[in-house]
Amino acid sequence: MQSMFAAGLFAHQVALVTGGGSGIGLATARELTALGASVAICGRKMEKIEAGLAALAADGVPSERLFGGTCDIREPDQVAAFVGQVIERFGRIDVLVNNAGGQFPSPAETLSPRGWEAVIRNNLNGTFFMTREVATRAMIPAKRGRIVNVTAMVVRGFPGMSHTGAARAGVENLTRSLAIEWAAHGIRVNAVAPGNNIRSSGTAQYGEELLEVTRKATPLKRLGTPEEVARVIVFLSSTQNDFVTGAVWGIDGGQPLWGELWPIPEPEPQPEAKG
Ligand SMILES: CCC/C=C/C(=O)SCCNC(=O)CCNC(=O)[C@H](O)C(C)(C)COP(=O)([O-])OP(=O)([O-])OC[C@H]1O[C@@H](n2cnc3c(N)ncnc32)[C@H](O)[C@@H]1OP(=O)([O-])[O-]
Ligand SMILES: NC(=O)C1=CN([C@@H]2O[C@H](COP(=O)(O)OP(=O)(O)OC[C@H]3O[C@@H](n4cnc5c(N)ncnc54)[C@H](OP(=O)(O)O)[C@@H]3O)[C@@H](O)[C@H]2O)C=CC1
Repeated sequence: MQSMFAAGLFAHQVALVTGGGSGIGLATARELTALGASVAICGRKMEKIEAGLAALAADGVPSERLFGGTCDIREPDQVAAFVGQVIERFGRIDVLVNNAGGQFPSPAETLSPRGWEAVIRNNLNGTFFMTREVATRAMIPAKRGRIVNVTAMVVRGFPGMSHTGAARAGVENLTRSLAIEWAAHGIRVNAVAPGNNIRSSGTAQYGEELLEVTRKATPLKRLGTPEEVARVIVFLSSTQNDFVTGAVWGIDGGQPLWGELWPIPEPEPQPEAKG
């Protein structure tokens, strides 16, 4: 696989990629391992992790540089156990990519309290639990680390998926807070915000029709790929970019600058103000 990064850029470094068994997470794990990193991946389903590890092995990554296991990032005990296993296996964690996440479409007025909580827990709480665990156990003691949070393009809100819009905006603010709090520990914290126009295992569940809506809403008039998102994540994971922290990098083909992003009913005209 050809890379835009220098060979061996991540040699002797260890990266933990959540949701690394599929889509953007797997593309990130492939780029990092190709550049010499040892990589640990986790997710809720072991079969997805096994498929991810098999893809990395097929790339030629030796088994001593690979680790994978189940971990639901919403559960602090599972997060603590998995991070412990990674440290035991590799002895350090230099890079954390908080890529795991997701949601489902729902109008806000019919969203159940449990449905709201499920998405907040999956994206905001899970990211915080994993980040603090890795920082306190590996990065703060070592006085070095780079954290990249994968959010979503939410600068225009996320009508039709308000739960994920709120959670991702929370992660973006968390990114800025921790970039400041942990600057003294040598830790850089950034976020990557993909538009809703990346063709991946994740967006496949939304169907071709919706992907075509989002493609048309993209000035570049095409969908992005997991590999294109991965390259931005890897760019922010490298020590070569150690003056970048607290940033949110969009990768969206210019989509936020374009018209309708999500099909919702046209709002009713409102009466004009009297005075
Ligand atoms: C194009 C867009 C751009 C974005 C792209 C991407 O992100 S790509 C990446 C895409 N990848 C992903 O999104 C993958 C990750 N996403 C997921 O695993 C799920 O979306 C999850 C986050 C809800 C966790 O699910 P879980 O089963 O562990 O959930 P739980 O047991 O913790 O809570 C259950 C509560 O949630 C509710 N509820 C759940 N599903 C639906 C639904 N379809 N419909 C309605 N409601 C739903 C359900 O009502 C229940 O509440 P109730 O009925 O008891 O009041
Ligand atoms: N593709 C796109 O256009 C966009 C994607 N994103 C975000 O990018 C990230 C990657 O998405 P993408 O690769 O497209 O989709 P995928 O659905 O393939 O990736 C999501 C990954 O996260 C894992 N995951 C989900 N919830 C949890 C959890 N609670 N604990 C541990 N692992 C979990 C899943 O594995 P498992 O099911 O085994 O748990 C899966 O491997 C997600 O956060 C997504 O929301 C944001 C905007 C747009």
